[in-house]
Amino acid sequence: MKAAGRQKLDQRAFLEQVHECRDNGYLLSPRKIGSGAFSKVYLACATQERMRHNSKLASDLQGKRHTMVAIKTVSTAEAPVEFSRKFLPREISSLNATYKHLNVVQLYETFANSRRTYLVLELAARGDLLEHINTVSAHRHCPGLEEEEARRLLWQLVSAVAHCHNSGIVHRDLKCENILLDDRGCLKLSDFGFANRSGLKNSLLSTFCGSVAYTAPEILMSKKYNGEQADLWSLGVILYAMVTGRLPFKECQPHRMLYLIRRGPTFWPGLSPECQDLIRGLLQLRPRARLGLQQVATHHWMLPAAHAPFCSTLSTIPGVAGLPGWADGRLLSTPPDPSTVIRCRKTREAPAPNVPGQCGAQRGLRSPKVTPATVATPATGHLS
Ligand SMILES: Nc1ncnc2c1ncn2[C@@H]1O[C@H](COP(=O)(O)OP(=O)(O)OP(=O)(O)O)[C@@H](O)[C@H]1O
Repeated sequence: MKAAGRQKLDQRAFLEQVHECRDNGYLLSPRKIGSGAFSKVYLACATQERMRHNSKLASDLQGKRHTMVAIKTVSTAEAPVEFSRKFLPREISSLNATYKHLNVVQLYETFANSRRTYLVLELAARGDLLEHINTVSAHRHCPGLEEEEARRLLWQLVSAVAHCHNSGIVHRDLKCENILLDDRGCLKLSDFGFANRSGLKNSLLSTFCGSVAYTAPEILMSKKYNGEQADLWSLGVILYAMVTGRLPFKECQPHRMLYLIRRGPTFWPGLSPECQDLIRGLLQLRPRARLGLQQVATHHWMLPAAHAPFCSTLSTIPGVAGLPGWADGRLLSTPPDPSTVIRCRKTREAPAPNVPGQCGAQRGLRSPKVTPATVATPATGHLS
């Protein structure tokens, strides 16, 4: 189709979405803040009328002192049937199951018609963790975040993942691109498109989900896997990416990834031995040998985070509630320190740091999503 024709169709589709959102109490702005395989995410405002009728929305936005939300519009008419019937309902039910945690993006409500499904989400306005790592790296002229900041972010991520696991949900696509930051620098776990119920403890899954760079070796080997242990592997990759600005194992082909994984991660001088120890504890080839969330939260590299000025709860992890800095099962919260949390506004065009071997956005820290279809043939599909 000619570009002009496509543009006209897009404009018409957008206007339809504006009307559909308005009919449901939201003012859709033309500002697109993200897109996925079958979705577009727009900035929007909730009307006062809508807030009066939706208690989730009202209670949360009152605390935030704004009325902005992110609306994810999924074109169910264009998406494959399997996506609309299986993955989208799973994403919605996982978001409902994990409501409500400070570090998990909240789903306020959904509405749908025969062509589209709309997800009204908590807005995380500062982009994703990958952009943040690249921006800070460029700013520091040194790849990766300061360990102190990485520790604070990991603390929140562990809190989010613990909440998901305790709610019976495994994420299965943990990666820097799916970790968003809000306007206070607070971490929000998002994109539950591959999430699933973990079901019975120790029950095994078999679907290959996520991105090769973050995928646990047992999944790359097509073995049945424990979803919680697979999420722990991804946490190790994310921590490595935060503190080094690189991916620990970077290969597109699963069998070559496995070769690198068996050799283990390499570390550059300057990273504390405690941090290296934690990463190694998570990046264990044998799933059962990996540190559990409680062990991560109480690891000696993590302990200063219990005193860190940040808003997070880890109360659901046994043994953590007794840590210093806790009261009534909550980590004492004070506003984030703006000088250290996110120094730079989201800049999509931020240059990758100019360091040899560095994997910035342009150099490959961003990882393509891989599914069974894409493992065999690099392709476009997102379904597993
Ligand atoms: N709540 C939110 N606040 C701000 N931006 C968001 C929010 N949710 C999603 N986005 C942006 O939109 C992009 C796409 O959203 P999301 O990852 O949920 O869609 P997806 O269809 O699952 O994408 P993919 O196909 O990449 O998995 C995200 O990468 C992010 O940049």
